[in-house]
Amino acid sequence: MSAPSADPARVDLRPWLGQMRPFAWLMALGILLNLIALASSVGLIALSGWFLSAAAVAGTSAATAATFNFLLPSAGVRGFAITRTAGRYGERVASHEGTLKLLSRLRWHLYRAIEPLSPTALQHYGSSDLMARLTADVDALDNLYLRVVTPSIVALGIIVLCGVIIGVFAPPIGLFAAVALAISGTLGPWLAWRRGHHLSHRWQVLNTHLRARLLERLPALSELLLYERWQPETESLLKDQQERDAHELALAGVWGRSQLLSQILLGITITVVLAMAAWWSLHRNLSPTLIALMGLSIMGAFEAVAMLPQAWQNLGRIQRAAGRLEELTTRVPSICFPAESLDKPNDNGLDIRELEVRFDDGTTALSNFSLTLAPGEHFALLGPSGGGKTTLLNTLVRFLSPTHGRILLGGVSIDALDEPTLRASMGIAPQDTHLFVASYRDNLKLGNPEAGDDELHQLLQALDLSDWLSDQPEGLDSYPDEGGSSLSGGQLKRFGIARALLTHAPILLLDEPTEGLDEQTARRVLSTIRTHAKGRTLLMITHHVSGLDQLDRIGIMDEGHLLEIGPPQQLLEDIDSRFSALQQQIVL
Ligand SMILES: Nc1ncnc2c1ncn2[C@@H]1O[C@H](COP(=O)(O)OP(=O)(O)OP(=O)(O)O)[C@@H](O)[C@H]1O
Repeated sequence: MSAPSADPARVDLRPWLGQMRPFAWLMALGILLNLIALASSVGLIALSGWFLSAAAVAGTSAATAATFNFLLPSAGVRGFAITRTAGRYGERVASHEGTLKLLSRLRWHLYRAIEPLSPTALQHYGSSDLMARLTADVDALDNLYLRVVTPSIVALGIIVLCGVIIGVFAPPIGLFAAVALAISGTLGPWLAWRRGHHLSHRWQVLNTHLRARLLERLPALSELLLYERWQPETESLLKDQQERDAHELALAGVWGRSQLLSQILLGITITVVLAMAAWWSLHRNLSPTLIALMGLSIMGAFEAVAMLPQAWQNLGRIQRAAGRLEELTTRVPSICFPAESLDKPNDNGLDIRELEVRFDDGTTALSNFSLTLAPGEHFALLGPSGGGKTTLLNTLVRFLSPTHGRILLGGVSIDALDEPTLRASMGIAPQDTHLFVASYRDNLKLGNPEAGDDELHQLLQALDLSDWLSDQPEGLDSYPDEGGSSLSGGQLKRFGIARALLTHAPILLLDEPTEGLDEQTARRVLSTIRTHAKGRTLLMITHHVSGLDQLDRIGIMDEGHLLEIGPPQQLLEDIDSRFSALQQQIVL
């Protein structure tokens, strides 16, 4: 479920602007070059206007035509054309370089903030919501420089420049032109912002919701088809899409009207400036050839001013994205690791003392759970579904924090170990094995990059995976389908076990390693695990009873408690034990 997002009106964009600091020079260069390109544009159109008018006036008599200097203005026109093209090119290079650098910094900042949040804390968001934040929201923020900061500064610069160009010849007209341009560029967007920012906020909520729903449903396509739910789901998604599109249409209307208002104001500004210039030319000593220069300067400047509505429109989206990202980056990790281990474990024994784990919704998954595993002991934990076994593994690896009790590894509390030490201490095969988009070799070597091909082949053979491997077109260099969908459940499980066994971790935690395997394969896999776990402490969660007589001890848990513990033979000899009852059920 997605977390509530901050009100966009109250989002402080300054910290995000601060992310641009390392590339401030590049961004300033981009703005400067953009300013040069647009100033050249204004210069080009103004000078051309003046040149044509002046040439026409000069052509009215032979004397003026002979003395008129054609060369200097035409060189100026050519010069502006060159600086405009070069400025535009340089601006694109600098601003894109700056934008890409900013994008990578934003991603780095975000990953750094979410990395300490354990997978259980991130579950709160849901994968599709998290994906939307990491992609669409970061992209939106990335626009802050390119689509908001740059156009705003450049428009301001061009308005001032236009005022100065006109003001040099007639100061009051220059002042009027600058003020009128500023109003033309900002009044419409401001009104649209006031009317449209709630609409824009709602659009973003609907868009995110739609994306999340779509991303959630696509992987479940086969289930939806099999249960004939695809049609109703499609209709419901289409309804959501129509609602979002209706908001988009309304928004487009608001911004369209804002642009129309800006265009009308520009038309009025040009008309008034031309009228003022004509009056100035009649009553003061302003050359009539400058009238066209003034009108055309404003038209040239409007190229920059016309970017403002878009910039304001983007600002709303950016603020909302910033709010959603801020909510993620300011989340305090519930589990913190010390920068350095405060002590070193003496051995690979585990001592779990009076552990209690309670979830936010009040479910108590573990209660007063104590278990001591001697160094090198091989232990299996059995119990009905929902008994708390996986919660125990998640607490051991510190994905969850206990509400009470402690866990000692080799006599040292796991809270006192830094993250690399804790991770290197435990090799884990979780309930679901994830395969990355990488070769099978790289997937296997995740926990031990030093492992050689011979070792991989031997282990895969011992886990009954050599036939499967020989079917792969490029052996270990082959790539799995996304998430490992080209492997059967049992193959995927054994792949996860191989990955854990390849590590040199002194403790192995395996969650249901024989699930989905036939009796014979399960026994073989268990024997391989035992061989590779020699000297290591093994804690294995299982629902399979067969083969457990090879282990040192077993425990049975339910409702968060350890109900029974002992060596398998001893428990089997006790006909009243739960383990004997489980074994009986299998035999019968
Ligand atoms: N994130 C969570 N929020 C709330 N309750 C949870 C959460 N995860 C697990 N639980 C609850 O905690 C209890 C123990 O769950 P856990 O997954 O540890 O059981 P399990 O013994 O591993 O089950 P299984 O054998 O089916 O995997 C269950 O009642 C479960 O519903």
